[in-house]
Amino acid sequence: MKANTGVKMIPLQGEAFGKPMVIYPTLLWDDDRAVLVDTGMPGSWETIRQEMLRAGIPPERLQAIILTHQDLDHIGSLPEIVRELGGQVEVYAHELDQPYIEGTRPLLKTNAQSMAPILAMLPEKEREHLQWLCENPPKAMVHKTLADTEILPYCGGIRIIHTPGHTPGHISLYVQDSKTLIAGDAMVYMNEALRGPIPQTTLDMEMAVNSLKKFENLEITSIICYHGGMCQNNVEEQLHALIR
Ligand SMILES: Nc1ccn([C@@H]2O[C@H](COP(=O)(O)O)[C@@H](O)[C@H]2O)c(=O)n1
Repeated sequence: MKANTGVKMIPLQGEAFGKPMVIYPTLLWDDDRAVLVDTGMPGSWETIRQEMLRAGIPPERLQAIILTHQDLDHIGSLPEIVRELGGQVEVYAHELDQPYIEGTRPLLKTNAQSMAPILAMLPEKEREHLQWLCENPPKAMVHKTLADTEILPYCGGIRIIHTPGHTPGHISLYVQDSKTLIAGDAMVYMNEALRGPIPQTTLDMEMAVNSLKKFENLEITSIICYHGGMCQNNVEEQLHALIR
C-alpha cells in the first residue's frame, strides 16, 4: 500500500546577518516518519515544533534531519533538536560539508574573518551576538553522509543531488512522490521569479551555475528555495532558462 506523504514549508522569520530574513526549512512525512530539511538559525526549534504540531505531525515522529549544507542559517538549530530528540534522529549531510557541521573545521562563511565587514556594520548588541556565534558555531554529529544520485527511503523516496558551488557539499533533494525539488541555496525565488545562485554568498559561482544542469531531466511541479519559498509558476520553463 502506498504511504500518505506530505511536504510543508516551515517559514521562519527573523533577523540574520543584520537584515530581516524569512527562510524556509521543509518538513516531509509519510505514514509513520517525518524528515526535516534544514533547521534555521539558532533558537528556531520551538517554532519548528509548533509548526509540526499545526500540521498534525508530532515531533516524536521526526526520524531524520537532512542538511543541504553547512551555512549557519541551515544548521543553526541542529544542536537543540538533537539535544531534545536525542537518539531517535539521524542527521544526514554530504561528506564535503560534514567536518564543518561537526565542528572539526571552522565554517567556511560564518567565521570572524569572513564576517568582518558585516560585523563592523552591526549595532553593538547584534555584533556581539554574531561574533559569539562565529566563535561558538552550532555543531552536531552527522550520522550518515549522502552521495549524488542516492535515494533515501523516506516519504516515497528522496533523491540526493550533489549541487556544489554555494558550498562544496551543497545538496538539493528531489521528493519523488510530489515531484518537488528542494533546492536549498542552489537557486532563490524573488518577486515570483526563479533566479540562480546569489553571488554574494556563493563560494564558487561557476560551479554553482554548472550544478543547475543536474536538474535538467527532472519532472518538477514545485521548487522550494530556502530563500523565497515555493515556486509553482512555469517551473520547468523558468528552470531551463537558468541552465546554461
Ligand atoms: N549578507 C550576508 C549574508 C550571509 N552571509 C554568510 O553567507 C552564509 C550563507 O547565507 P545565505 O543567506 O545564502 O544562506 C551565511 O551563513 C553567512 O555566513 C554573508 O556573508 N553575508
